[in-house]
Amino acid sequence: MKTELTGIRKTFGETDALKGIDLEIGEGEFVAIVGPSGCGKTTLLRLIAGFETPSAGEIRMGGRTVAGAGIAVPPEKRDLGMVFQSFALWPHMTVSEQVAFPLRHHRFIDPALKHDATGRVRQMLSMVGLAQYGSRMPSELSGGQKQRVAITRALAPNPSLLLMDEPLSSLDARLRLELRNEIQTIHRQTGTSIVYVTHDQDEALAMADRIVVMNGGRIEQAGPPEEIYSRPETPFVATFIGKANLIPGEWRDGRFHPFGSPEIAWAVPDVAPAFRDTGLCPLRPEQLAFGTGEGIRGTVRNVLYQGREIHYTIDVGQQTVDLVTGLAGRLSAGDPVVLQYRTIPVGSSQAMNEMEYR
Ligand SMILES: Nc1ncnc2c1ncn2[C@@H]1O[C@H](COP(=O)(O)OP(=O)(O)OP(=O)(O)O)[C@@H](O)[C@H]1O
Repeated sequence: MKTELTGIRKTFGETDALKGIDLEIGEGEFVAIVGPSGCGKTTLLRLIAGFETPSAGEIRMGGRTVAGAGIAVPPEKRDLGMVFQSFALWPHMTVSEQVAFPLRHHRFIDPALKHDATGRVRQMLSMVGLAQYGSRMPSELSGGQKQRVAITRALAPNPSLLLMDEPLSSLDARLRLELRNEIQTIHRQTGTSIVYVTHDQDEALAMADRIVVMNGGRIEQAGPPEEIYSRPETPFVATFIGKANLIPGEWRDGRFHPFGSPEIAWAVPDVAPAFRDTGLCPLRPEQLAFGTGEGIRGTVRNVLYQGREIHYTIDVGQQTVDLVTGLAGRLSAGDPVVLQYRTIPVGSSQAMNEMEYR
């Protein structure tokens, strides 16, 4: 089912929470919505769900208008499932009863699923590795298991669209990684469209087909993870998704002169106009390397050993620059260095393999 949002605005009193959102979520697509606190992510999700009505604009699902133009279809008639940050399980029901509940009580369920609710519950629980837990109460489950039940419950009625609002943020780091994999597997198996709100950019990069970066009630950039990472369109996107150095300098004849130095000219391809027009060059930490000869002179401020790589912070005049290298030729705080631009595709495996002291 395709979901289309056109010209969506939402005002709460004096607050313009959403200032004109145009977004299409394709059938089976996994869209991650990211952005800083207060940018409107949850409001957008609640509008798609039907808990709020837009102040202007229209939402269409499967070609049918569900919000706007005087229409407000309630959440239970929108063919969608929802999973929130808090597990929101009913304390008095067993795991099986939680998953069976929407199958038995929602009005718009495929009759085949309703007819064999017990079989559907069993199938869904085994998909998330909880086949043996059907008779447990929520209080007898770990956080990860509770969230698996919440996801299973949302998916049991086979909704066309699954809305997830920070579903993993209350879990510890290891469980988050595990459930990330599981959500991706479920997405592949069910083909349900997913809109996934997170403030965790790694989660968005790892899981989504498309990332929508929001800022101040607007979409700042939307695209596949690789595009958002390797070709950010604005300084906000460059620094919000992954680390980026915004190096000041001058663009002349398609080349960048960092810190205005005429003798250093970097041929950095594919930099968006928002940077060129303001004399900036966005460079990921892996796009810089230590070298000899011409380059930016700086001093190592901080060294962070990370197992497979080393993260350096370098003082360059009043600015600090982040750089990541392989393990060879480890430097120490206070060492003088020369920084050079590395002409490798951003974020590529080649970039990671070739990170060596030059
Ligand atoms: N019911 C409401 N009444 C008044 N203002 C609201 C309401 N809901 C949201 N807002 C305001 O709308 C803006 C967007 O809020 P929203 O919760 O959508 O942001 P968010 O991006 O989800 O933030 P977070 O990451 O902190 O959850 C904020 O300024 C918020 O204070």
